[in-house]
Amino acid sequence: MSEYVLEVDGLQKAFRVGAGEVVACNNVSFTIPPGGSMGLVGESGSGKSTIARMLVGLETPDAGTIHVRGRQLGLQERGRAARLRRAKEIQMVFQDPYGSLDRRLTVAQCLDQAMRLHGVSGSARVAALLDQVGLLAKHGDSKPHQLSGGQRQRVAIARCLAIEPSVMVLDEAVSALDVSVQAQILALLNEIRASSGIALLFVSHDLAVVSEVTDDVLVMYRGSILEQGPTGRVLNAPESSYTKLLISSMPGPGWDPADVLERRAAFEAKVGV
Ligand SMILES: Nc1ncnc2c1ncn2[C@@H]1O[C@H](COP(=O)(O)OP(=O)(O)OP(=O)(O)O)[C@@H](O)[C@H]1O
Repeated sequence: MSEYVLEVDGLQKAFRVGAGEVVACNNVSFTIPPGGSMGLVGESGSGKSTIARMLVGLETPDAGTIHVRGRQLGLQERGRAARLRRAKEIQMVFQDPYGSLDRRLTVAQCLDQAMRLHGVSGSARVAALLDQVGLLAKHGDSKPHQLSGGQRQRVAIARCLAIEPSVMVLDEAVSALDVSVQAQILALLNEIRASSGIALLFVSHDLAVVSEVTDDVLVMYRGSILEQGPTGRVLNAPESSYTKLLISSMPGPGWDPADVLERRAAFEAKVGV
């Protein structure tokens, strides 16, 4: 049995664009242990979402393997059964839970449906799931539009937990929330991974958020990993000049967009882009 919940090896994906191609993911490998959390950072277009989408089967890799708890996923398999098998192992939370929740269903119906679809028994678990994500029993009767953004994101997390996956992929899952709600959701995610052993892959452009919820981080640039290591080390003492640029580009006191653009242009001139 593998010591890792998730093992990604040599993942590769290019998209045809006109007559050329964009390499969105170039030989990406990483592992996450039980209860571990990996951050995936990098500027827009660096390939973060492509990796997340390949993990949940929304994109098919050109090459590479993904193992969950030692079992290899069939990356080329298509069809409903294959989709369900993969969803049982890896669940994804999106930035906009409103778009991913069925507006016609109450929260309780949504959780119940997820469990039935994946053959997880017990509609009695609905109350426990609501409690686990910090929602009240009465929220079970609400429809998505009757909830706040933070509450909807809790529902999306509860729906993942209902399926009892091994891995949760969170793609900019707290980016649309205000900072106090962000903090609550991040605390919830840390609680979940500690208590359940679920592995998290946390995709975000926000380095402060990543430092709250991950043990390790991958820094992506144009589809490749430029730096990886413990989050504290990478963010406090980055080795790659791109990571340094990314950190110094984060908005804060004295932030100057013109300066950011200038330093980015200097970086690209140096690496010959
Ligand atoms: N379906 C597609 N067809 C063509 N090109 C694509 C497709 N999906 C992604 N790309 C390209 O692949 C590269 C990586 O995109 P991706 O969305 O993975 O980046 P990202 O780091 O998640 O960006 P963002 O933070 O803006 O979401 C980009 O150059 C993008 O234009």
